[in-house]
Amino acid sequence: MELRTVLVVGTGLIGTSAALALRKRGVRVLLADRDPGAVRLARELGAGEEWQATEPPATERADLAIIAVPPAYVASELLELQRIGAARFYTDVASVKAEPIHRAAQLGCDLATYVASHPLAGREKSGPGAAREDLFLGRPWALCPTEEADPEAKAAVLRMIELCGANAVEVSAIDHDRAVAVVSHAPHVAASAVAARLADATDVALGLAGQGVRDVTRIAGSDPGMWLGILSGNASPVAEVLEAVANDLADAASALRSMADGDGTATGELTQLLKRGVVGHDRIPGKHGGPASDYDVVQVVIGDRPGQLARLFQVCDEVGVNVEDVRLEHAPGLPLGIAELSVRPDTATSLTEALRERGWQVP
Ligand SMILES: NC(=O)c1ccc[n+]([C@@H]2O[C@H](COP(=O)([O-])OP(=O)(O)OC[C@H]3O[C@@H](n4cnc5c(N)ncnc54)[C@H](O)[C@@H]3O)[C@@H](O)[C@H]2O)c1
Ligand SMILES: O=C(O)C(=O)C[C@]1(C(=O)O)C=C[C@@H](O)C=C1
Repeated sequence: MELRTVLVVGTGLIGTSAALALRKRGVRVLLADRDPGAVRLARELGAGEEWQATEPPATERADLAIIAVPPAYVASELLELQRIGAARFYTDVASVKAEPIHRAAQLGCDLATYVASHPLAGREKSGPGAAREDLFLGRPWALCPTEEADPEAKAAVLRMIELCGANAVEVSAIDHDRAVAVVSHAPHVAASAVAARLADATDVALGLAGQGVRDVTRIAGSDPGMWLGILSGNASPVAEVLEAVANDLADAASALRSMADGDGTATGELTQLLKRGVVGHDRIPGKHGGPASDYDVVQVVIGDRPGQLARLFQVCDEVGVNVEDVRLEHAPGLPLGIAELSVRPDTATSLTEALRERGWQVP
């Protein structure tokens, strides 16, 4: 199925990332958002051109419309887009699936042209400025066709997923919601609970923050409004997982209390939890980490002095290495930090050598 023109409604993180990926594959992309600033920024980033909405019949019909707005607005947007005939087929990217589909049916949307979907890729940042063309590379992208869905609509969504470089996973909406409660939604709340302990942590504690706490809490930095919408749209499955997590945590705390009181036998229960954690962790398929899995990461020690990063980038420039992403690990109060430069694998060795020759510490 050929996708020549795609309309993206909601040019935030996910909509703009999809738009950038599709543009790279030669698809014409039209952009719409209720916030004119979000469309402008997406356009300036090269994600496409502004959509000129018209009254029905729409003068130009896209092959596919991607609805990339918060879950609660998906069904009403779908209804309005179908009313004006904005596209031949429609999908959305909301993090919950059963409720938007149910609401779309209630509103009388045409379910034949609509196949709901959800990319399992994202960031803790919102808006078009956080978008990345490679966000979906190698990531799972769920699609949940209903019985009413036209096979052509499914083919259009499969093609979009392929063009974005993701791996399609077909699953029912109910199974999807139960699954993401375990692998995405409950972990998010758990991360928030851990991060909330830092709100009144002492400066000494924060000064000692290493990579562990950063890894466990990264997603807790996400937009609370968006996450309230996601969690409330999948409330029962998430509550069930959190109850199990809460039981494990309560048991761990009680074992530690017993150990503190000198009960040597209490270690067994805690060991069991830690071992179950290893088993669960090892079952996650593929590599962990951000979307830069196609890049090599060159770590460079940098001093806490003005101009260090500029000098580092100067070297990259001199040796003609494009930095695809940069991440700074810097504990407050310490004189050194680590810059992690994501670069194409075929350039990592030459960059490492060039940096070492110029006196940079590359561990
Ligand atoms: N953030 C993630 O990691 C992630 C990952 C996968 C899927 N999702 C899903 O993608 C969707 C978008 O999330 P995001 O992270 O891109 O959010 P975002 O806040 O970056 O972008 C949402 C955009 O939708 C716009 N919008 C809101 N209501 C609208 C409406 N009625 N019509 C038109 N535009 C409207 C907002 O102005 C904003 O620009 C959500 O449904 C979310 O559940 C998010
Ligand atoms: O990595 C992140 O920052 C995410 O927010 C990603 C994540 C996830 O839990 O995997 C979060 C919610 C989305 O619905 C899909 C992906």
